[in-house]
Amino acid sequence: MRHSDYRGLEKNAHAFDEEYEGLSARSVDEHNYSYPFSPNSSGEFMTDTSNKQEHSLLAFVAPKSKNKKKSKDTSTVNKVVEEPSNFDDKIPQTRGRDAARPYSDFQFEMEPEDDLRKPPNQATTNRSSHLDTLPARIATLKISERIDRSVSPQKQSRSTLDSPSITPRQGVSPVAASRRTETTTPSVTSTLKRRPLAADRTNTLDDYKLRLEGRDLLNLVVVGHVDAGKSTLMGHLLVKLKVVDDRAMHKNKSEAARLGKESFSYAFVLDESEEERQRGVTMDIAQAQFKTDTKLVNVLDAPGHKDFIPNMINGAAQADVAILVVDSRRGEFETGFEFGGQTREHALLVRSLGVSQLICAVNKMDAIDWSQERFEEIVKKLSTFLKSSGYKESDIVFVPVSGWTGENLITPTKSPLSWYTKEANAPDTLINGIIRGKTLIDLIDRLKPPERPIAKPFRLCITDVFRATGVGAGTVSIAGRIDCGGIEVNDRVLLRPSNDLVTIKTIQIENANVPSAFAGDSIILHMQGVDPTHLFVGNVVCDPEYPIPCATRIQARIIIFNITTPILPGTPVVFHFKSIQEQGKIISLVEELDRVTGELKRQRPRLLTKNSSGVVEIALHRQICCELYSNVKELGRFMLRQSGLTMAAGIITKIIE
Ligand SMILES: Nc1nc2c(ncn2[C@@H]2O[C@H](COP(=O)(O)OP(=O)(O)OP(=O)(O)O)[C@@H](O)[C@H]2O)c(=O)[nH]1
Repeated sequence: MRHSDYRGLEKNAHAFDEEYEGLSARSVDEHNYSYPFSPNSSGEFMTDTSNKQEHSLLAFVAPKSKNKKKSKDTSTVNKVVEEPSNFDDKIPQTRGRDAARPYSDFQFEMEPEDDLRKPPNQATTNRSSHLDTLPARIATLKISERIDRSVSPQKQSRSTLDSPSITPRQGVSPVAASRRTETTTPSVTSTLKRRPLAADRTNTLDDYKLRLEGRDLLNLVVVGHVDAGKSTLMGHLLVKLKVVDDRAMHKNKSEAARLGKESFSYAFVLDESEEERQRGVTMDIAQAQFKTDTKLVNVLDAPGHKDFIPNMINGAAQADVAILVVDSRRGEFETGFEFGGQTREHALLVRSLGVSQLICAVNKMDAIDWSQERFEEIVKKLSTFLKSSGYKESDIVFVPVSGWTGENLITPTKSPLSWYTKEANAPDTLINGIIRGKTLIDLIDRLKPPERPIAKPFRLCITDVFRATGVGAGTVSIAGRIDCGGIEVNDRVLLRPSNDLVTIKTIQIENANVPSAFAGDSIILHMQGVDPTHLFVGNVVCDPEYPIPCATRIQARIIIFNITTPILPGTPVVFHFKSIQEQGKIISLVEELDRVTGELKRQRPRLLTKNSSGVVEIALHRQICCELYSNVKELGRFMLRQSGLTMAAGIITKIIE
């Protein structure tokens, strides 16, 4: 994307947040449409067409497989489509990158990877990442790689449930709630012993507060242009906070020296896979946890390279707050910011995904001699852009750091920084984007935690399905961040869309078993007796009394970015929702709206052009489990992309079918 492409994006993003609020579903006109994956009259997907598409996609994948990893994945896709007979064969032995991936992922790897710094080492891609091999204190979860979802649409059961809006239990009339569940999921609810929501169980809530030790939970994503120093910065911070011990760091240094990449030793704390280390590039989200005085922070290190934007979106979708890392060196900052780099794109994507607080880490200050002039130049350029992109001035703060030397991470820089040092007894005031004297950890500590919807019914969107070792034969494990509500060991949950009822045996956070977990927690659930072919990334584990709706057709309000080709009925899109990317199509344009006021401009417009806003209907190849944005924000927002570019951000206003 060129610099000019962002102009509209900035304006749109600005209006976006206001437009999110107070939306109401509008009535939808019925439109005839031709869509290859639409259900036939009996509600089944049309076998011929869908299979044709699936095969053509698989055929498309093969020639694109430039490296061993992709060709391996492709064969696994084919293998899974063939349905292995052995139950255990259906789940990968390892999690993360070695797991097979949905074919829809490959749609995003269309950009040639020639510009990556080094070709992959074909001999080293067969990584093993069993859970029990992870270091005790840092569970680095590679969460966007997943078990294959490429079963045919017929095999994913279509939703027979209606689309109840979820509200806290006290907000739902018991009669209405029971009528709804009885008529829609009799087999599920008739066997249930009703339990109060986790948040209404005093002991459960007490356990949760005890676990947080009085701290607030914060999910923090680290984004920025490739090579800005994100992994080095976070890796060094984890070392300084003693989350990573000296022995582990010594090992990283030796490994970096062996690969001739000494400068990446801190990045290796988070970039754990052989392929990432060989290339010196983060390819997937890595996760770690640390504590500040008042916060328990889940850090998600996102890849900066444009080829891995889908993975970056996956991480950003789980975040409450973000650190945007920029390289302060002359020419390097400009590459990331002005000449089509990912600094702007990442900042806008995280904003569109609901992140409003941003720390801008102006990195590699050691390489520019901690120049005040350069720092202020970057602050000026970036803050103008960020403010026009919908960030409030009071929610952006800049900090000069060096991820490599570790200065200003938890202790102030040794360099003479009179321009940044706080005068004695001076108050902590944000002036011109900086709070003098504050280190990176101070600024993380002062971030405001979001309000967590813990009193709503439980929902967790699965980001990974795997088989962990040491947790019992036949156990299937899933990972994800709880979107709303809470869960306790021995709770019964409903898997959607398969409608399987499962009892939760173990809940893990950071490799430790916990009795309960609530909205915002990134957890692993170990489940027994689950058919793994019913579990896919993007599926949702939810409260059986309040099943999440599943949809193949939604109505949404979208904000269109600076696209080159207008959106028309029939425009194909890639629907980025939580951790999944689904093939879809705009099937009708319902309304064009004023993008600032949200007022109706035109019914049934013929097209929607760049920088406009509208209500559209979107049909999806396969059903997704989602909520109206007005009910659960985290499960009601999405991005639309096409050919590697972000077209629009949207919120779900109506579930049509
Ligand atoms: N001089 C200097 N170099 C740094 C600093 N931080 C990172 N680097 C170097 O920049 C290079 C890239 O660092 P990474 O941490 O891998 O960058 P990244 O942003 O995580 O890269 P991707 O995740 O692949 O986008 C490495 O050679 C680091 O040693 C810094 O503060 N000062």
